Amino acid sequence: MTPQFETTAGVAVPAVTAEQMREVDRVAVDEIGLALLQMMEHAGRNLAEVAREVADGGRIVVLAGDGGNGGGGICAARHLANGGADVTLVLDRDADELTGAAARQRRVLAATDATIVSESDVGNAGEHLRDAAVVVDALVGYGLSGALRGTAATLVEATADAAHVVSLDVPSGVDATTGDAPGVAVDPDVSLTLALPKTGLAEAAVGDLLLADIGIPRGVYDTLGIDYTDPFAGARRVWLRNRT
Ligand SMILES: NC(=O)C1=CN([C@@H]2O[C@H](COP(=O)(O)OP(=O)(O)OC[C@H]3O[C@@H](n4cnc5c(N)ncnc54)[C@H](O)[C@@H]3O)[C@@H](O)[C@H]2O)[C@H](O)CC1
Ligand SMILES: [K+]
Repeated sequence: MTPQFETTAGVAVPAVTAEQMREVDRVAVDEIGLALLQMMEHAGRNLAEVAREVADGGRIVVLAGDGGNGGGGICAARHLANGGADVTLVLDRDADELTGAAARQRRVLAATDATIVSESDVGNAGEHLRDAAVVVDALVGYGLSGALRGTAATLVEATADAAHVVSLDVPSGVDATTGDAPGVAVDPDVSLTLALPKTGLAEAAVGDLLLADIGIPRGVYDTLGIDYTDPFAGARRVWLRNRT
């Protein structure tokens, strides 16, 4: 049976597989006209607010990859820097290798005071994370393919010693659909998942689970036959718990 979550107010929230979530994104963009950057801005803003609360004035390190997950993390770094936080972005590749929305977010971030560390300057990953009050994990989301490799894997290993970790959408290294980790994976204090919880979040170690509103209108869910009741009631994010 498909796992279900519920909000603390008792509103049922269906979980979706990575494939279903990709369809939600596709319908939102191709059929409804919502831009990826619009959704990402809400993801990044929500993530920045959560990181800021957890960091309580301390240093924040954002780990980011090249996909939609990384783009949300880089966007969060901008909101954090705009708000005066001491924030360092650590990329799992060189900045000039970023593409699409992640590259765009990185370009905008360059206009803030945030420190940006590229893959070739990472060196000892643990050094960057050592004094962090919170590490934001935005390396890989539902786009995980096989066991984590390369610098992403090294950075994930370094999060084991972090004071607090907040994961965006899905802990990096965890399969969003099954909850299995084929290799190393982040073990976060909090996971902030986007729009709808992913089925794997009911199985994996995800910490406390938050659901963020990224502005998807219900017509997208209706188009796909997803039984959806608005869980937010005007809030930007809500806590979820397992229902089944
Ligand atoms: N409606 C929504 O939920 C929205 C979600 N967003 C975020 O976008 C990601 C999904 O984005 P996508 O680009 O499809 O994939 P990812 O970013 O998760 O991953 C691609 C990224 O990861 C690297 N990678 C994949 N597997 C591995 C591996 N085994 N080892 C190392 N690296 C790996 C790959 O190279 C790419 O760089 C979703 O989770 C949300 O966070 C949107 O931002 C808004 C709408
Ligand atoms: K992640």
